[in-house]
Amino acid sequence: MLGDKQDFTVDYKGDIFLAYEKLNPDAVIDTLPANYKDGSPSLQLYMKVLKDDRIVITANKAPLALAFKDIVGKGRVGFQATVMSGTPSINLFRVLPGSEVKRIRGILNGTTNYILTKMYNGLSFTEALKDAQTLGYAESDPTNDISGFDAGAKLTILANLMLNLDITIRDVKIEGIQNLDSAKRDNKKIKLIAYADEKTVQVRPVPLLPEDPLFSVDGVENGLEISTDIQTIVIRGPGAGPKNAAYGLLSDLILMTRGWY
Ligand SMILES: NC(=O)C1=CN([C@@H]2O[C@H](COP(=O)(O)OP(=O)(O)OC[C@H]3O[C@@H](n4cnc5c(N)ncnc54)[C@H](OP(=O)(O)O)[C@@H]3O)[C@@H](O)[C@H]2O)C=CC1
Ligand SMILES: N[C@@H](CCO)C(=O)O
Repeated sequence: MLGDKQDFTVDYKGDIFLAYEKLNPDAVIDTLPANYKDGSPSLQLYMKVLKDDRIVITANKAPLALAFKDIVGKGRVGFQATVMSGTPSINLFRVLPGSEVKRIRGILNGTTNYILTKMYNGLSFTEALKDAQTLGYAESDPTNDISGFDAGAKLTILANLMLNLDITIRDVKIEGIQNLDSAKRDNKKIKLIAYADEKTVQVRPVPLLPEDPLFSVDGVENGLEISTDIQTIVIRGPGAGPKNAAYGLLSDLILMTRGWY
């Protein structure tokens, strides 16, 4: 939390509401683990912070995947770090005014893409997951990555923002990579693909041909194809990692100080 009354000698005993009250910050930056049961304690804190007309910047997907419309549009909320970390996805959309997004399709989870790439190159699932955890890509509970839930949360955020759907993660059809014993099928690479249009919102493993723009998005990279009524844009870049997540948060903070939103 940022404010003029910072006192790092005080132990708030993990009580973020007490910390908010005592520090009296201008902005709250949330890096808590995702709680998909009810978004607590972050969701409740955002409501208070926004009611107080202060800033929320978050890397935590759960509150937005559970209650997007209750949070975004209710005040100043930066959430670039929730989707593709520091690679502009949310903030890219801010510079695409006047176009109508028809479809989004992407690789949105760094951990599973890292695992699938390693499996494609002959490493075992277990070894690859261990590496992804050591490198700081995986969630505190990596089941959220493997099951496709993390990608589903990111897709929920994108679908609400870019397609203007009114959905929560519970509306997303999700299949993860837990049942895959190979990441290869003939000349195709299996990737965990998140897809949304007006009617379909789903995450599932899909075999991609070499000519697909997402075929060569490997390792911790993420890729996103945004099809609008004007053009199709494809972006790619690191989707996870402490430095990239921190940059996503910092980019929101800088843009806010420049009055972008
Ligand atoms: N790592 C990445 O690549 C990215 C992560 N994110 C998101 O950022 C968030 C943080 O990720 P990451 O840093 O990897 O996660 P970690 O699990 O490494 O860190 C979470 C931190 O939150 C602390 N914490 C947990 N519960 C509480 C609580 N109730 N009150 C105060 N502090 C608490 C933990 O403290 P303690 O260790 O003492 O329990 C820990 O320091 C997650 O929501 C993740 O999805 C987003 C983009 C990329
Ligand atoms: N666990 C997430 C972190 C980035 O949101 C991932 O691997 O993509």
